[in-house]
Amino acid sequence: MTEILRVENLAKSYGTFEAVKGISFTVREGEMKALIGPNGAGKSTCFNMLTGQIRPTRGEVFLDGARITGLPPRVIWRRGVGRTFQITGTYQSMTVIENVQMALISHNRRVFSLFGRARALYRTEALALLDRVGMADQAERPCSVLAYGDLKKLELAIALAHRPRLLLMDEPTAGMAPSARIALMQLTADIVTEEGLSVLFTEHDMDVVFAHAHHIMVLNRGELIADGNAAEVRANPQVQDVYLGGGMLFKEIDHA
Ligand SMILES: Nc1ncnc2c1ncn2[C@@H]1O[C@H](COP(=O)(O)OP(=O)(O)OP(=O)(O)O)[C@@H](O)[C@H]1O
Repeated sequence: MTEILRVENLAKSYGTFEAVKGISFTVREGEMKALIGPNGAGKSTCFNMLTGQIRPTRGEVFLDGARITGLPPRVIWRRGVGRTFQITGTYQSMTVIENVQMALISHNRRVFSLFGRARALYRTEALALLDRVGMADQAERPCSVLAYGDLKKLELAIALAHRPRLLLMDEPTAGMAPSARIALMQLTADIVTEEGLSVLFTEHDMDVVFAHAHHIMVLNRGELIADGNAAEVRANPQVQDVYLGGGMLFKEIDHA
Protein backbone atom coordinates (compact mmCIF):
# COMPACT_ATOMS: atom_id res chain seq x y z
CA MET A 1 0.00 0.00 0.00
CA THR A 2 1.16 3.52 -0.80
CA GLU A 3 2.29 5.68 2.07
CA ILE A 4 0.15 8.85 2.39
CA LEU A 5 1.49 10.36 5.59
CA ARG A 6 4.98 10.11 7.03
CA VAL A 7 5.78 11.64 10.42
CA GLU A 8 9.40 11.81 11.50
CA ASN A 9 10.58 12.59 15.03
CA LEU A 10 7.71 15.04 15.62
CA ALA A 11 7.82 16.92 18.92
CA LYS A 12 6.13 19.81 20.68
CA SER A 13 7.23 21.55 23.85
CA TYR A 14 5.28 24.03 25.92
CA GLY A 15 8.04 25.85 27.79
CA THR A 16 10.09 23.12 29.46
CA PHE A 17 7.26 20.56 29.21
CA GLU A 18 7.49 18.24 26.19
CA ALA A 19 3.90 17.22 25.32
CA VAL A 20 4.94 15.14 22.27
CA LYS A 21 8.41 13.62 22.44
CA GLY A 22 9.68 12.91 18.95
CA ILE A 23 7.23 10.40 17.45
CA SER A 24 7.50 8.71 14.05
CA PHE A 25 4.83 6.81 12.14
CA THR A 26 3.17 6.38 8.74
CA VAL A 27 -0.39 6.13 7.47
CA ARG A 28 -1.00 4.21 4.26
CA GLU A 29 -3.56 4.62 1.50
CA GLY A 30 -6.86 2.96 2.42
CA GLU A 31 -5.80 2.55 6.03
CA MET A 32 -7.89 3.29 9.10
CA LYS A 33 -5.48 3.95 11.91
CA ALA A 34 -6.32 4.80 15.53
CA LEU A 35 -4.28 7.00 17.84
CA ILE A 36 -5.20 6.13 21.42
CA GLY A 37 -3.84 6.99 24.83
CA PRO A 38 -4.90 8.26 28.24
CA ASN A 39 -6.02 11.85 28.80
CA GLY A 40 -3.13 14.26 28.30
CA ALA A 41 -1.07 11.73 26.29
CA GLY A 42 -0.59 14.25 23.46
CA LYS A 43 -3.15 13.08 20.87
CA SER A 44 -4.68 16.51 20.21
CA THR A 45 -1.27 18.13 20.12
CA CYS A 46 -0.20 15.57 17.53
CA PHE A 47 -3.33 16.15 15.40
CA ASN A 48 -2.85 19.91 15.62
CA MET A 49 0.70 19.58 14.34
CA LEU A 50 -0.48 17.46 11.39
CA THR A 51 -3.11 20.05 10.40
CA GLY A 52 -0.85 23.08 10.93
CA GLN A 53 -2.73 24.49 13.94
CA ILE A 54 0.40 23.98 16.06
CA ARG A 55 3.95 24.44 14.78
CA PRO A 56 6.16 21.52 15.86
CA THR A 57 9.22 22.22 18.00
CA ARG A 58 11.09 19.70 15.84
CA GLY A 59 10.43 16.93 13.35
CA GLU A 60 8.87 16.65 9.91
CA VAL A 61 5.53 15.79 8.33
CA PHE A 62 5.25 14.59 4.72
CA LEU A 63 2.03 14.17 2.76
CA ASP A 64 2.38 12.08 -0.39
CA GLY A 65 6.13 12.56 -0.08
CA ALA A 66 5.93 16.38 0.04
CA ARG A 67 7.03 18.22 3.18
CA ILE A 68 4.11 20.02 4.85
CA THR A 69 5.73 20.73 8.25
CA GLY A 70 4.66 24.09 9.66
CA LEU A 71 2.57 25.12 6.64
CA PRO A 72 -0.56 27.18 7.42
CA PRO A 73 -3.70 25.09 8.17
CA ARG A 74 -5.48 26.37 5.03
CA VAL A 75 -2.62 25.19 2.82
CA ILE A 76 -2.43 21.76 4.49
CA TRP A 77 -6.20 21.44 4.11
CA ARG A 78 -5.95 22.32 0.41
CA ARG A 79 -3.25 19.67 0.01
CA GLY A 80 -5.77 17.06 1.19
CA VAL A 81 -5.75 16.76 4.98
CA GLY A 82 -9.34 17.03 6.26
CA ARG A 83 -10.55 16.98 9.82
CA THR A 84 -13.71 16.41 11.83
CA PHE A 85 -14.00 17.63 15.39
CA GLN A 86 -15.57 16.40 18.62
CA ILE A 87 -17.99 19.32 18.51
CA THR A 88 -19.71 19.48 15.16
CA GLY A 89 -19.19 22.70 13.23
CA THR A 90 -22.28 22.90 11.04
CA TYR A 91 -24.26 26.08 10.32
CA GLN A 92 -27.40 25.57 12.39
CA SER A 93 -29.47 28.14 10.53
CA MET A 94 -28.97 26.37 7.20
CA THR A 95 -30.46 23.18 5.85
CA VAL A 96 -28.50 19.95 5.68
CA ILE A 97 -27.91 20.24 1.93
CA GLU A 98 -26.92 23.92 2.15
CA ASN A 99 -24.17 22.96 4.59
CA VAL A 100 -22.75 20.49 2.10
CA GLN A 101 -23.16 22.96 -0.77
CA MET A 102 -21.18 25.53 1.23
CA ALA A 103 -18.37 23.02 1.65
CA LEU A 104 -18.38 22.27 -2.08
CA ILE A 105 -18.43 25.99 -2.94
CA SER A 106 -15.47 26.52 -0.64
CA HIS A 107 -13.63 23.50 -2.02
CA ASN A 108 -14.09 24.82 -5.55
CA ARG A 109 -13.21 28.37 -4.44
CA ARG A 110 -16.40 29.93 -5.73
CA VAL A 111 -17.62 33.23 -4.33
CA PHE A 112 -20.98 32.54 -2.81
CA SER A 113 -24.14 34.45 -2.11
CA LEU A 114 -26.80 32.63 -0.20
CA PHE A 115 -29.48 34.64 -1.93
CA GLY A 116 -28.20 34.10 -5.40
CA ARG A 117 -27.04 31.16 -7.43
CA ALA A 118 -25.51 29.39 -4.44
CA ARG A 119 -28.76 27.63 -3.70
CA ALA A 120 -28.46 25.82 -7.01
CA LEU A 121 -24.68 25.33 -7.00
CA TYR A 122 -23.37 21.80 -6.55
CA ARG A 123 -26.81 20.53 -5.56
CA THR A 124 -26.37 17.24 -7.38
CA GLU A 125 -22.92 16.66 -5.88
CA ALA A 126 -24.20 17.62 -2.42
CA LEU A 127 -27.10 15.18 -2.72
CA ALA A 128 -24.71 12.42 -3.79
CA LEU A 129 -22.54 13.05 -0.72
CA LEU A 130 -25.59 13.05 1.54
CA ASP A 131 -26.72 9.83 -0.06
CA ARG A 132 -23.25 8.39 0.62
CA VAL A 133 -23.68 8.97 4.36
CA GLY A 134 -27.35 7.95 4.45
CA MET A 135 -28.71 11.48 4.87
CA ALA A 136 -30.32 12.23 1.48
CA ASP A 137 -33.83 12.00 2.92
CA GLN A 138 -32.96 14.76 5.40
CA ALA A 139 -31.49 17.15 2.83
CA GLU A 140 -34.05 19.91 3.26
CA ARG A 141 -34.24 19.83 7.06
CA PRO A 142 -32.64 22.62 9.07
CA CYS A 143 -29.51 21.45 10.90
CA SER A 144 -30.89 22.77 14.16
CA VAL A 145 -33.43 19.91 14.36
CA LEU A 146 -31.02 17.04 13.57
CA ALA A 147 -30.29 14.27 16.05
CA TYR A 148 -26.68 14.22 17.24
CA GLY A 149 -25.78 11.07 15.30
CA ASP A 150 -27.13 12.62 12.09
CA LEU A 151 -25.06 15.75 12.70
CA LYS A 152 -21.97 13.54 12.86
CA LYS A 153 -22.92 11.94 9.53
CA LEU A 154 -23.46 15.39 8.03
CA GLU A 155 -20.05 16.43 9.30
CA LEU A 156 -18.56 13.42 7.54
CA ALA A 157 -20.28 14.46 4.28
CA ILE A 158 -18.90 17.99 4.70
CA ALA A 159 -15.40 16.64 5.26
CA LEU A 160 -15.72 14.41 2.17
CA ALA A 161 -16.78 17.43 0.08
CA HIS A 162 -13.15 18.56 0.26
CA ARG A 163 -11.99 15.23 -1.21
CA PRO A 164 -9.38 14.61 1.48
CA ARG A 165 -6.52 12.17 0.93
CA LEU A 166 -6.23 11.86 4.70
CA LEU A 167 -9.09 12.50 7.12
CA LEU A 168 -8.29 13.16 10.77
CA MET A 169 -11.22 12.37 13.05
CA ASP A 170 -11.09 13.68 16.58
CA GLU A 171 -13.11 11.32 18.81
CA PRO A 172 -15.71 10.79 16.07
CA THR A 173 -18.14 8.87 18.28
CA ALA A 174 -17.95 10.98 21.44
CA GLY A 175 -21.39 11.57 22.90
CA MET A 176 -23.10 8.88 20.80
CA ALA A 177 -25.03 5.80 21.90
CA PRO A 178 -23.05 2.51 21.50
CA SER A 179 -25.06 1.25 18.51
CA ALA A 180 -24.77 4.61 16.74
CA ARG A 181 -20.99 4.56 17.35
CA ILE A 182 -20.53 1.27 15.57
CA ALA A 183 -22.81 2.41 12.71
CA LEU A 184 -20.87 5.65 12.15
CA MET A 185 -17.52 3.87 12.17
CA GLN A 186 -18.80 1.14 9.84
CA LEU A 187 -19.97 3.86 7.46
CA THR A 188 -16.54 5.49 7.69
CA ALA A 189 -14.80 2.15 7.10
CA ASP A 190 -16.95 1.50 4.01
CA ILE A 191 -16.08 4.93 2.61
CA VAL A 192 -12.38 4.35 3.31
CA THR A 193 -12.51 1.07 1.39
CA GLU A 194 -14.50 2.43 -1.53
CA GLU A 195 -12.78 5.79 -1.96
CA GLY A 196 -9.27 4.70 -1.00
CA LEU A 197 -8.81 7.58 1.40
CA SER A 198 -7.03 7.18 4.73
CA VAL A 199 -8.36 7.92 8.19
CA LEU A 200 -6.44 8.64 11.38
CA PHE A 201 -8.73 8.86 14.40
CA THR A 202 -8.52 9.36 18.14
CA GLU A 203 -11.03 7.50 20.25
CA HIS A 204 -11.65 6.61 23.87
CA ASP A 205 -14.12 3.78 23.12
CA MET A 206 -11.98 0.64 22.74
CA ASP A 207 -14.84 -1.33 21.18
CA VAL A 208 -14.82 1.15 18.32
CA VAL A 209 -11.02 1.11 18.06
CA PHE A 210 -10.60 -2.65 18.06
CA ALA A 211 -13.55 -3.20 15.73
CA HIS A 212 -12.51 -0.74 13.04
CA ALA A 213 -8.84 0.24 13.11
CA HIS A 214 -6.48 -1.68 10.83
CA HIS A 215 -3.62 -0.48 12.98
CA ILE A 216 -3.48 1.13 16.39
CA MET A 217 -0.91 3.52 17.83
CA VAL A 218 -0.67 4.09 21.57
CA LEU A 219 0.63 7.37 22.89
CA ASN A 220 1.57 7.73 26.55
CA ARG A 221 3.01 10.90 28.06
CA GLY A 222 4.06 12.09 24.63
CA GLU A 223 5.79 8.85 23.64
CA LEU A 224 4.58 6.36 21.05
CA ILE A 225 4.72 3.07 22.94
CA ALA A 226 3.02 0.83 20.36
CA ASP A 227 2.17 0.84 16.65
CA GLY A 228 0.71 -2.36 15.23
CA ASN A 229 -2.37 -4.46 14.64
CA ALA A 230 -4.89 -5.27 17.38
CA ALA A 231 -3.14 -8.46 18.50
CA GLU A 232 0.27 -6.78 18.67
CA VAL A 233 -1.05 -3.83 20.64
CA ARG A 234 -2.99 -6.06 23.05
CA ALA A 235 0.13 -8.15 23.71
CA ASN A 236 2.40 -5.13 24.26
CA PRO A 237 3.53 -5.08 27.94
CA GLN A 238 3.84 -1.28 28.02
CA VAL A 239 0.29 -0.92 26.73
CA GLN A 240 -0.93 -3.38 29.33
CA ASP A 241 0.84 -1.34 32.02
CA VAL A 242 -0.70 1.92 30.87
CA TYR A 243 -4.22 0.61 30.69
CA LEU A 244 -4.14 -1.89 33.54
CA GLY A 245 -2.33 0.67 35.69
CA GLY A 246 -5.10 3.17 34.99
CA GLY A 247 -7.73 0.52 35.68
CA MET A 248 -9.18 1.15 32.23
CA LEU A 249 -10.66 -0.86 29.43
CA PHE A 250 -8.69 -4.10 29.51
CA LYS A 251 -11.92 -5.97 29.87
CA GLU A 252 -13.06 -4.29 26.67
CA ILE A 253 -9.81 -5.10 24.88
CA ASP A 254 -10.18 -8.75 25.90
CA HIS A 255 -13.57 -9.23 24.36
CA ALA A 256 -12.76 -7.27 21.20
N1 LIG B 1 -1.22 25.23 25.14
C1 LIG B 1 -0.70 24.41 26.07
N2 LIG B 1 0.14 24.87 26.99
C2 LIG B 1 0.69 24.05 27.91
N3 LIG B 1 0.45 22.72 27.99
C3 LIG B 1 -0.40 22.21 27.09
C4 LIG B 1 -1.02 23.00 26.08
N4 LIG B 1 -1.79 22.21 25.32
C5 LIG B 1 -1.68 20.96 25.83
N5 LIG B 1 -0.84 20.97 26.89
C6 LIG B 1 -0.46 19.80 27.70
O1 LIG B 1 0.11 18.85 26.81
C7 LIG B 1 -0.28 17.54 27.20
C8 LIG B 1 -0.94 16.83 26.03
O2 LIG B 1 -2.21 17.43 25.80
P1 LIG B 1 -3.18 16.92 24.66
O3 LIG B 1 -4.41 17.79 24.70
O4 LIG B 1 -2.45 16.85 23.38
O5 LIG B 1 -3.54 15.45 25.15
P2 LIG B 1 -4.67 14.46 24.63
O6 LIG B 1 -4.04 13.12 24.52
O7 LIG B 1 -5.32 15.01 23.42
O8 LIG B 1 -5.70 14.47 25.85
P3 LIG B 1 -7.32 14.23 25.85
O9 LIG B 1 -7.53 12.78 25.57
O10 LIG B 1 -7.68 14.60 27.25
O11 LIG B 1 -7.90 15.16 24.82
C9 LIG B 1 -1.18 17.68 28.42
O12 LIG B 1 -0.38 17.49 29.58
C10 LIG B 1 -1.65 19.11 28.34
O13 LIG B 1 -1.92 19.65 29.62
